Amino acid sequence: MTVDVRITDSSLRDGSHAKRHQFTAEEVASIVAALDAAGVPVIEVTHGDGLGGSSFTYGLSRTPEQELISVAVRTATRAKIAFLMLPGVGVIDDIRAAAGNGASVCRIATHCTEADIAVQHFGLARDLGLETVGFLMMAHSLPPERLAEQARIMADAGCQCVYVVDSAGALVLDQVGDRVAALVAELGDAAQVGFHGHENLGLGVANSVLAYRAGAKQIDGSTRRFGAGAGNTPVEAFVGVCDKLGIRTGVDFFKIVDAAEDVVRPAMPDECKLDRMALIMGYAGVYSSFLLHAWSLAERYQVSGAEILVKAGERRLVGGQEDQLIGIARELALRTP
Ligand SMILES: CC[C@H](O)CC(=O)C(=O)O
Ligand SMILES: [Mn+2]
Repeated sequence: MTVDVRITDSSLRDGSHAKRHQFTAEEVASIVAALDAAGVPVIEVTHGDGLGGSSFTYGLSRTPEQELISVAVRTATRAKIAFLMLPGVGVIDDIRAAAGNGASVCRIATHCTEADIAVQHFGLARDLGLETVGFLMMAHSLPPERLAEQARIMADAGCQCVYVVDSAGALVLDQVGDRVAALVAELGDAAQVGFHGHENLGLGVANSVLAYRAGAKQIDGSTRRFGAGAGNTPVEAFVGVCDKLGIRTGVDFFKIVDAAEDVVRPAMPDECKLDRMALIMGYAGVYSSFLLHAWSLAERYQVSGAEILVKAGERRLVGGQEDQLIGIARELALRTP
């Protein structure tokens, strides 16, 4: 079927943050089956922090992610299974293992100023016959033209679609459109452009529509917003909005609405909420996956989780610097009489 925009569902990867990486094989099988039946074309399955993310720092997985990838590949009848990896968290052999287990879309994520650390990973992925996607994370922290330079590095390395990744849910409307347009102008036919949104300021769907209008060909979301922070662009709402705007996604609205309610929600520990902590993350530009780390530290050190996040925003922490949240919590505790 011809589509105008290709949706990737990230519930089983970004949602892993919200579930503290506790997915079971049964949950993955039932969610993949429901999304696949609804016509979702790409489903991402990995530890929240990507291949190799299962660790004391990021959170230990309940089930090895390569096992979850295998289950997803065996379950899907039409959907492609994607995986994410952050160079340095995972290693190159993890990509080989995921490819060996049948995943077909390799997504490599770097902080938005560090695209060059992904060069060998795109090369290997293309050699293995995988489709390649690049993630420029924390995209709010670079202006459009500088983000486009980083996208060019990824495309030259063999990346077929570079994503503007709004990791903090901090981008607002035209700020998404401007960044996507800059990448489209820079990359031309060399690579597509995608957008990955978070709901921390409540703009996931609107931002995704503006990304599409600026030329994005791939959009991420998570069914029932099952993702870090306030979650991702809700796939079911985005599909409904696209139907009304005449944008073809190939996803059946009624089937994805049922999947959200009957299959995905039961696997979620809680709704992904647009509450104080999530709003502060969007406002202060904090990495969405810091949310549960900040919660735990606030409890352990008896300090305000909101203050931890504000300080993380001031220090412009990037993904991978989760341990610096501990330092912030300790400083706040020392200051508390
Ligand atoms: C740790 C990887 C991160 O969760 C990727 C992502 O989804 C984002 O930056 O939003
Ligand atoms: Mn995300």
